[in-house]
Amino acid sequence: MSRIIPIGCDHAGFELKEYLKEYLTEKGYEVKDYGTYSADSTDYPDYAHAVSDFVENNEDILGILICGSGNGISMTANKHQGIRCALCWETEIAELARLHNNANIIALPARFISREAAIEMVDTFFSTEFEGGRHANRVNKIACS
Ligand SMILES: O=C(CO)[C@H](O)[C@H](O)[C@H](O)COP(=O)(O)O
Repeated sequence: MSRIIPIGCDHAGFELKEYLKEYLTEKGYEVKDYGTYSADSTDYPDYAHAVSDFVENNEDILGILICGSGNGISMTANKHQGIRCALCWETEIAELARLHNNANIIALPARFISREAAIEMVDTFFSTEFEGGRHANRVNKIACS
């Protein structure tokens, strides 16, 4: 798994993004911060597209997106052909997103989760491999031609 982590958020996710960035940098990851860079109101698609472009164009990269509910940012990311973005609110969901869905971006709902829960989900997401097997064919069927 890559040590590079692209991360992006809107204003609602700014504080959590800064917290996760510090945590992941301390753990030795190279965090690529695609913004936003303040708590001023802004539009989540701008950051979702930027992170999704990077994940789509680089092999073995997993990314993080954060907004208030996690919905807007994951809806946008999932418009990208090569993205499987999973909205996660508890650790087991984050684990299953990797094991069963081979998700390559985790979307976090900053207004509904604690910092501790976010850390646990991110740790789990980045340390869990896709299980393959029966799930591989299903994941291949997600993409529209
Ligand atoms: O996209 C969202 C909802 O689907 C995010 O939660 C946004 O962060 C939220 O809509 C921002 O709301 P605000 O009232 O402009 O702060």
